[in-house]
Amino acid sequence: MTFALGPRAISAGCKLAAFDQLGSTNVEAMLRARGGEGGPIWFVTAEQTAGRGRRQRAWIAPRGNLACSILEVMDVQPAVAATLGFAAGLALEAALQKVSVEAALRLGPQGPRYALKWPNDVLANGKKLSGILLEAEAIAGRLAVVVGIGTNVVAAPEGTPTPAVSLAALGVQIAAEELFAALSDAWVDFRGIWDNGRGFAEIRRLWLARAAGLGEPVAIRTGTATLEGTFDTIDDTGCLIVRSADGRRMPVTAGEVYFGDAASARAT
Ligand SMILES: O=C(O)CCCC[C@@H]1SC[C@@H]2NC(=O)N[C@@H]21
Repeated sequence: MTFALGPRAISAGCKLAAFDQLGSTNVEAMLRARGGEGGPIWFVTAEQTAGRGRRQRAWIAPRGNLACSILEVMDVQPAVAATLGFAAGLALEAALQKVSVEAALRLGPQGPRYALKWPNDVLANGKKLSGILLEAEAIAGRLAVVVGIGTNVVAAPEGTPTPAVSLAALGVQIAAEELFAALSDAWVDFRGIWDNGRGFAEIRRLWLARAAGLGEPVAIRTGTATLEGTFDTIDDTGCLIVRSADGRRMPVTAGEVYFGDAASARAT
């Protein structure tokens, strides 16, 4: 059985390729781009067996969790395309809010609280709920951008660098199909605001309003080095800006982020 989508599960303007089992929706999307697919097209699977995470990690997604990727083919510089990840985080957060209304009313303050973690995670009650992996490749003079989105709907992995959580554990009893339908709607909205990077100022404003750890101590592990300071903001290219104890402004392009007083201990 493939991903069981209802009659109106996908927003107008995007195509859909749904699978029962796939190695990686990101890999499938890029293969199709190399074969001439022009997008936008969603790839979604009921079970992903070789999911890819950031920093060369595996992404574990048992049946019941959401694994999907959107392929967009565009004419922008890779650095601009990288900022699409912030729009993806916003779309996912909006979709999560939509499918959590019942649980939020039932559970009140004990219910799920979502936040965006730089660069591309969604946290729920401080734990990792979703990850986003952006991959881009120049194909026939254009840029094929694949935005892969994974969410722990029914189960979360154990022993991950950042503690993980699932929607089910938070009291949000929904199917991956329902979250995907909300996500594909929200994608159209936030992709529109992003507008090939021209709308990144607005995306940045919306993202900062939902950012985890803003103004708090932060430690960023970049390969072998650890940078420590205060999470100040993100700049107009999407870099995380760390303020050092002596007031220096340090832009970070990549790394693993740890928040709070235990930040430096956990990053070492
Ligand atoms: O490391 C991360 O936080 C990013 C994880 C991204 C996982 C998603 S699941 C759907 C898509 N296909 C993949 O192989 N990876 C992404």
